[in-house]
Amino acid sequence: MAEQELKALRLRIDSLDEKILELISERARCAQEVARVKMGSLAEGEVPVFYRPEREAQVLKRVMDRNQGPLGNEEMARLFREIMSSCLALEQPLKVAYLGPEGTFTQAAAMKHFGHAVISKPMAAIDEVFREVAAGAVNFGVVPVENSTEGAVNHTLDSFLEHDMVICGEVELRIHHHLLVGENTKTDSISRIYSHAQSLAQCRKWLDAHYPNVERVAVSSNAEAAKRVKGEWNSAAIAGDMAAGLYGLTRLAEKIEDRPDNSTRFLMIGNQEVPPTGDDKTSIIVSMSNKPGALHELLVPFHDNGIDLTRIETRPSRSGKWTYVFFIDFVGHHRDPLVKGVLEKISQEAVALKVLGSYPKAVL
Ligand SMILES: C=C(O[C@@H]1C=C(C(=O)O)C=C[C@H]1O)C(=O)O
Repeated sequence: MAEQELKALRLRIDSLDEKILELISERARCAQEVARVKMGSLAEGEVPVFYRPEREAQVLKRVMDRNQGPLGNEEMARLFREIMSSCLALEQPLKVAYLGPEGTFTQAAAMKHFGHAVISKPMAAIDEVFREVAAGAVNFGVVPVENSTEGAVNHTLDSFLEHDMVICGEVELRIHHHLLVGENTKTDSISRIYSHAQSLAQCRKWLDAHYPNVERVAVSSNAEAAKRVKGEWNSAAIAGDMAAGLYGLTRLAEKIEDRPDNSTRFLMIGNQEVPPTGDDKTSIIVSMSNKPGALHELLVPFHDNGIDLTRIETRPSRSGKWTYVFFIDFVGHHRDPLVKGVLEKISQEAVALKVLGSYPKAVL
């Protein structure tokens, strides 16, 4: 009886899959048509822009709004994320540089934001990601900017002072760390634990409780740590799912981060300004002169106009001109009249003001 029922259900699934296949193909043909129209409407010397982050954010939001289950909104959006990624690759495959090596959380963030149909290029350092984008070797770069446990990623903030870059998107990733070993390691004789300094810090309490006397060695990335222990005896790495899978390591302990909500925010950097979607954020760098009340003066226009600040970070200046440098994120787009007014007000008081970009709030 159950056999009969299963057979009937599988026939139904086969027929639905055929319809889905046809619909996805029709969608892909539409994207090809979009590319043709974009190419046909170019002014002389104009470079076509195939990737439209504001449109993609709207597509994903629409899917989430209309979804009625049983799949969750995030799950459904993830599927559409991949469909769009493949459709865009038909127009033009995006080239994306990220903080590598392969298997880093930054690579996972790049895939979460752009989908898997991109040509991705691992870079050895954050600054190299910036340089690769500036040189035009890739369309976009992906870099970590802040972690909910450990705070700002200063290398990224400092790179914004040195390069003219446009932020065109953000993505947040829940960061789960695992304790990983290779096949040669005896679990009771671990003498060294490798990971990135940020990850060691994010798991400090767990390490103090479980491996108080084992040496902790900071390396350039979690993926690098995973790569090392693959061949080494009696050492372990702290890294995430991607690195564990990539290097075929065994999980001795899962989700060992001290805070269960441990998350990292990543930025997409490029050269392309993103039009408003109605649900955007803006990032700016401001330097104020070194006088009492400077920070207060900077914040008052936001307060007076009811603009929601989501983050403020201070960095030491790199030159005499940048006495104090504040990195500020707030809700809104720099083309919104209210935001425009606030920016004009601030620039009257500031030594320098640079809009790093306005971009859709993370959808996924
Ligand atoms: C189809 C377009 O091009 C790209 C592909 C999209 C898609 O598959 O939905 C959306 C935006 C662009 O990144 C478009 O601009 O509408």
